Amino acid sequence: MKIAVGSDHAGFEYKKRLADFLSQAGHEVIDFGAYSTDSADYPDFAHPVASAVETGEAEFGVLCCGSGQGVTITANKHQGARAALIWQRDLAELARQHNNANIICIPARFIAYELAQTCVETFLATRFDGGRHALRVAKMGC
Ligand SMILES: O=C(CO)[C@H](O)[C@H](O)[C@H](O)COP(=O)(O)O
Repeated sequence: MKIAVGSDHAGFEYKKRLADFLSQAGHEVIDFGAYSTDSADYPDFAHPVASAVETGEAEFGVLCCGSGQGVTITANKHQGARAALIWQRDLAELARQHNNANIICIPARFIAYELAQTCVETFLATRFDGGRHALRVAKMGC
């Protein structure tokens, strides 16, 4: 799959490790930065990732920042983006099954890297359930 990734400085290390993990798993990773731990503004990276998902350049997005909040709020400004803030495996599963989320947002300062990787793996491996959830997602208007 084509996966767009991005982070600010606070999410940089997790984003880098996740990008390496996803590449090794055979995905095509498009890295929109940041490229260091120098202080940076999360919208500068969340907007390009959400745009890539919006246009179809990428099937899914992975965003990391300190709390996960800034990248989630920013990404959801884009039509076609359904960004979900995830800090547990079950939430990753539900975000796909019930909400057809297409961008996973990780709070890098609040969960261990191993859990972040499990959440991303689960998110990418889980399908949308459709059915009653399809009407609800349609009503979101995105
Ligand atoms: O989006 C955020 C907050 O809403 C993220 O947690 C940022 O990574 C955080 O604000 C960065 O904080 P810093 O003090 O500039 O490192």
